Amino acid sequence: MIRKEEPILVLEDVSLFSAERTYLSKIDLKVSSGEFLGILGRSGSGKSTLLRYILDLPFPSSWKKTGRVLFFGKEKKEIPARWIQPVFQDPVLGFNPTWTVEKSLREPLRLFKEEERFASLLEKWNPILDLDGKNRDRLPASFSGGELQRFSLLRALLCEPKILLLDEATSALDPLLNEQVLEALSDLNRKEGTTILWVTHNVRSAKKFCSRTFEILSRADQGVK
Ligand SMILES: Nc1ncnc2c1ncn2[C@@H]1O[C@H](COP(=O)(O)OP(=O)(O)OP(=O)(O)O)[C@@H](O)[C@H]1O
Repeated sequence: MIRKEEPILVLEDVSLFSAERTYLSKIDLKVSSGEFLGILGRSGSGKSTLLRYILDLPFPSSWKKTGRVLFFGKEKKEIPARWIQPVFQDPVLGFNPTWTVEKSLREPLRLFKEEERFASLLEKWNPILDLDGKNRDRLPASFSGGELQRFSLLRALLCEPKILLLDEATSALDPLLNEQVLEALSDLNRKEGTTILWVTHNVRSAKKFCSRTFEILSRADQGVK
């Protein structure tokens, strides 16, 4: 049973290291449901690595992991996949190159047996993320990085996740669209309580949109502001 009063995400003493170096060192973090948490830190400090650790994605086999990650007090594999939606910086990797963009966007809903909701869910997000009807039958390679980033966000949002994990997921958008998307995500966070973890370099935007920031200061030290 999922206990709603549990923090949505807890990291306990998370470390990741190889024989040569440490990538994450003793990270403790508790995220309550409904937070918009900015994850900050200098380039190479381990922000994307932390997100990959949280998502239980593979690392080189010689690396060692210690600590644990809990969603609602449980391991990730015990939580419905659609509740936890990542969006990565490089959207090309997330699209099957032989599928039209529409097929890729429909696929999660097909797996959840909710494909009939595609149009209504799309209507909610399309004014901002703009999957033009004429574009739907095109393959990913025919879109720009910014367009694919929008479609990656759109696909994650169509899943109605409880927690969105964004790794520089708006970085390829022009400044105006970037701001509009963040406003929309902020709205989603405030009105629907969707928890957001946002890896970003943009300290100014993090201060504007996030309810809290977590900074990876160095591999040996980290802190919450
Ligand atoms: N699979 C891997 N093999 C070797 N080194 C890796 C691997 N993944 C990450 N690293 C190293 O771990 C360090 C942290 O990388 P990470 O991408 O997490 O940093 P970041 O804070 O997200 O940086 P940026 O802000 O520049 O995107 C870097 O030095 C990177 O080279």
